[in-house]
Amino acid sequence: MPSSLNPKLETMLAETSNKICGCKGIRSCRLCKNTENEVQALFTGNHNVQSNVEKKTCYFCVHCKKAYQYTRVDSLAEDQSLQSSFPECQNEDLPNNTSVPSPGATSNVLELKEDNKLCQHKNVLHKMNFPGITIIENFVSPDEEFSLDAAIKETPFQKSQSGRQKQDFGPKVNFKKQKIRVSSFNGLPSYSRFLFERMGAHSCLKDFQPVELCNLEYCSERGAHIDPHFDDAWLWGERLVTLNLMSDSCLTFTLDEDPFLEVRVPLLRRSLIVVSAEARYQWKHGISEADVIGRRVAMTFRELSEEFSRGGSKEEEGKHLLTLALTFQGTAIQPSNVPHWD
Ligand SMILES: O=C(O)CCC(=O)C(=O)O
Ligand SMILES: [Fe+2]
Repeated sequence: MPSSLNPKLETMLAETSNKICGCKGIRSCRLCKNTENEVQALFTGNHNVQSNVEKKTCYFCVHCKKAYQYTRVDSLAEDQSLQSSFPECQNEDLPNNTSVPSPGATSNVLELKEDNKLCQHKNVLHKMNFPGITIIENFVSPDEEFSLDAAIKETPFQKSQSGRQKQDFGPKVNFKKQKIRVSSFNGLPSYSRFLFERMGAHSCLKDFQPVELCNLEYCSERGAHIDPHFDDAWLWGERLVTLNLMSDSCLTFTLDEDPFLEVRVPLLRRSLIVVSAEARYQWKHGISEADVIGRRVAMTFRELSEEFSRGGSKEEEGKHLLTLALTFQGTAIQPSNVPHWD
C-alpha cells in the first residue's frame, strides 16, 4: 500500500484483505488487489501504468532442452490452452530408443538426450542453453490424475499467499532461524507412494528421496500465482520435483540482474518437472496469474540438502526426517506451522 493513504484506510484494507484471502506483506491476489485498487483509485485517482519496455522471452523446448527466442510467435488467442503459446519443434521422426518410457505413460517421447539433432525449430532469433530442467511427460495416466486429485481433496486446503491454497506434509521449519521441529510430521501421504516408486525408474531421480510434499492449488478466479523466488537451499536439496495436475501452465524463470529476460518452461498436465542446477540456484522461478487457466494442482516433492544428508553436520536429523517421510502414513500439518520459502 502507498504510504500516502490515510492510516484509517490502510487498517480497513488490511482487515478486509485478511478476511478474504491468505496474502501477507507484499503478496497479493485478485481478491485483495481488486479491493485495494478500487479504494486506491477512489482516493488517489492512480491507475497501474504498464511498462512498455520489450521483454526478451525464450521458450524452453521439452525435447532438445534448449531455450529459443523466436522472430515471431504465433499465439492462438482463441485457444485457451497454454500449450499453444509454445512454438512446436519438428521432432516427429525421433527414434524410439532415445526415450525412457514411464510406467504411467502413453507417449514414448520422454527424457530425450540433450542436443538432439533431430529437433528443429523455425524462426529462431536466439538459442540458449538452459541447464537444470527435465520434463517427463505423461508421468501419470488420466485415471491416476483423477484419483490423486480426489485423494488430495479429502484434506482441506489452507489459504496461502497470492491466491494459492496449500497442504503441507513435512517438518515444521523456521527458515530464517534455521530451526526444524518434527513432532507433528508423520510422513508423506499414502497416495504419493506410487509416485515416489515411479520416480526411481528414471535415471535423473534414481536416488531421489523426498522428505516433504507440498500440494498447491491455483484457481484463476482467485488470481492465484507465485511470485518469482528461490526455494530454500539450507534444508532442501538440489532437485525440486513437481507433478502438474488438472491443467497446463508455465513456469517462468527470471534473473534479477537482467529483468527483461525470461525463460518460459511448459508445465504440461500430468507431466513431472525436475528443477535443478542453474535453473534451481541461479534463476528465480514463478508462475504468473495469466498462466493459470481454470484450476491447477501442483504436487512438489523436496529432498534434503547435503548438510542433512550422509556426511553432513545434520545427518542424524536428516535420517530421522527421511524415516518419517517414507512411512507414507502422513496427514497434513497445521497451517500456522507450514514451512515454505515465503
Ligand atoms: O506451482 C509450482 O509448480 C511451483 C511452486 C513453487 O515454486 C514452490 O512451491 O516453491
Ligand atoms: Fe518454488
